[in-house]
Amino acid sequence: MFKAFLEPFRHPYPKEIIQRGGEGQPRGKPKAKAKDWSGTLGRIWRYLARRKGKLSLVLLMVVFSSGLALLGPYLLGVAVDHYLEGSGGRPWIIFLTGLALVYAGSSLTSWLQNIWMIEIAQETVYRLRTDLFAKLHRLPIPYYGKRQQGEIMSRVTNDIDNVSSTLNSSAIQIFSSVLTLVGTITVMLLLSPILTLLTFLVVPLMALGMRWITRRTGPLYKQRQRDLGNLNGYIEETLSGQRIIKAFSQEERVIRDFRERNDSIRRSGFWAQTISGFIPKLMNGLNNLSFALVAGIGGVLAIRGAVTVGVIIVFVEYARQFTRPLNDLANQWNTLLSAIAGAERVFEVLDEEEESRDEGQTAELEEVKGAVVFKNVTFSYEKEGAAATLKDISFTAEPGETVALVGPTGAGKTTLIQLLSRFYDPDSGTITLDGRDLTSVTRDSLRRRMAFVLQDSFLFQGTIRENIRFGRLNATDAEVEEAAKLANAHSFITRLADGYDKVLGIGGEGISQGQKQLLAIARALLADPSILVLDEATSSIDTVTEIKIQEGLQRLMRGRTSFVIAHRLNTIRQADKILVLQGGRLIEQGDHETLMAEGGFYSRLVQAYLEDRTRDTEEPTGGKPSGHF
Ligand SMILES: Nc1ncnc2c1ncn2[C@@H]1O[C@H](COP(=O)(O)OP(=O)(O)OP(=O)(O)O)[C@@H](O)[C@H]1O
Repeated sequence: MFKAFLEPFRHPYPKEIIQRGGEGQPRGKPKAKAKDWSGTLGRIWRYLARRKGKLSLVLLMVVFSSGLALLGPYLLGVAVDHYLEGSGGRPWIIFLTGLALVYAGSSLTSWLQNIWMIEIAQETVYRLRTDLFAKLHRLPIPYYGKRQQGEIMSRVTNDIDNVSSTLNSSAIQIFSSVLTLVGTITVMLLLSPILTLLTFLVVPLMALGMRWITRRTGPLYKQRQRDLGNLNGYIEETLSGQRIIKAFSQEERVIRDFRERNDSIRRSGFWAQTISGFIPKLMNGLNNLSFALVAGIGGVLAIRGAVTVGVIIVFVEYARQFTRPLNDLANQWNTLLSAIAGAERVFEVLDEEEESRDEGQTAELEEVKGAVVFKNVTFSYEKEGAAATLKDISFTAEPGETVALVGPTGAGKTTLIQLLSRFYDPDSGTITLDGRDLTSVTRDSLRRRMAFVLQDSFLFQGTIRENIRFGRLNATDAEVEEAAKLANAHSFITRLADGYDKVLGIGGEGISQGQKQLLAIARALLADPSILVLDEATSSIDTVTEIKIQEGLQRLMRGRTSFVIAHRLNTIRQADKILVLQGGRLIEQGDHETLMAEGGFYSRLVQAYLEDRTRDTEEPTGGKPSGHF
């Protein structure tokens, strides 16, 4: 029994969180700067203030309902005195009707303030969510490299929800509590300063208790939000990497890791809720104390004729009314803390530096021939201390040429493409397109002239037609089908039960890898780009589909400057220019024949590849996957 009682407390009290103020950084590191609460509240206010008119109405209703709540007990006291004195002038029905009207008015005004506030809150959260989503799409690629998607998701969902529920109820309750409190104190002072003083005796105790509690719960709530974000990140990552987890039989380890993270939330949640659970108990206890003081000492004063019985009744009611808003304030305080923590995390994202908005680079790329020139381009991902990822790269690609990028893993092939698409800008050197520096044209117009067919072509949840049309949103159905025909995708699509209207699942679930590639080619054909980026598939696809993909790609590449991260010797051999990268340097460039004749790194790579293939033919199970460079 005793053990069962202690069971919930076996989660150790997270002292370290309280000590470091919930910042979540390891001990020993300097404390992060104090979070700007007033700034955050100010920003929430700026969102709310867009509905100033409605908000004023709400505030008016709050004033009315708080005033009426004050009037009720006062009328009661007047009625008691009136009848005790036996003057009996006015019939009781007048008092009763008056009281009924006051309470009905109080209910009506608080109902109105509620529904209007919900409307304002929902609109505010709608704006906040829209701003956050739009912002997420304006952030540069490196932002996503450093964070888990689930953690970002948590900000759009959990944190915004927190702000939403607080705005819906707590915000107005806090305002109403403050108003009721000020009104009650004023009327109390006017009626009897002595009894007011008695009622006030409990306030310092309340303040001390509240301080003790919120000092502990504030950091815990913050930590909980952060833990929740981490947990969401972990869930997202492990669900999207399910195949790999299963393939490596890592289910148990993943579940164990999850349990640890989940436990951290349980711990902070348990202690935050348990400690804040003391608030109503504390308030109730102190409320009863003040009630007893007013009734006891007030009774003595009434016997001595210092106050009337009516005043004591008013005070007993007011003593309750006076602690109720304090109680509400205390209860709402925790919700408010949690909402501010949520809002801070949302504003953190909104304050992130965006992919620079092409200031002063208003030039739009219109017609593009496709001459690409890299001149002494150097770039590194990590700006401090690390060696450059690309070093002094110079080459020229004429319009319509096919350029194959070749080199060992980590050589910098993908990075070169990232610079060409301006996901990153070079640290030094220049990249020009048709003679114009890429940094002098807008990213949008550049990317509109480019299309990508990647190994793992990303398809959206939606119909096949919508997925192809993503290449050019105003394309007609006929144009979509024409592109599918050119990409060799039409025949497989028409064999599907719903044809072009087949709905694909998340990430294009429902069709094969090869078919996804064909759709990606159709999408790129529809976009009609001047510059094409292909990341050749390394995985083996059946020969028939493979031939179809190659044909589709040939049609797509015709007349466009194409950069191919190539894995097949055939593709490389046909390229107009081969760029051989090693350790971030462009060590050789030229066509296949020239490079073979030079007898350098490339020729050794081809040699090794051919030997590998011969061995593979002799021992079909060993070595590299055949057919790949
Ligand atoms: N976002 C990043 N932040 C920091 N370093 C990165 C990032 N992306 C890549 N790198 C590093 O830059 C180097 C070049 O990577 P890159 O992806 O360009 O190579 P690659 O030639 O395309 O390799 P692979 O053939 O394996 O795709 C590698 O050392 C890699 O670790």
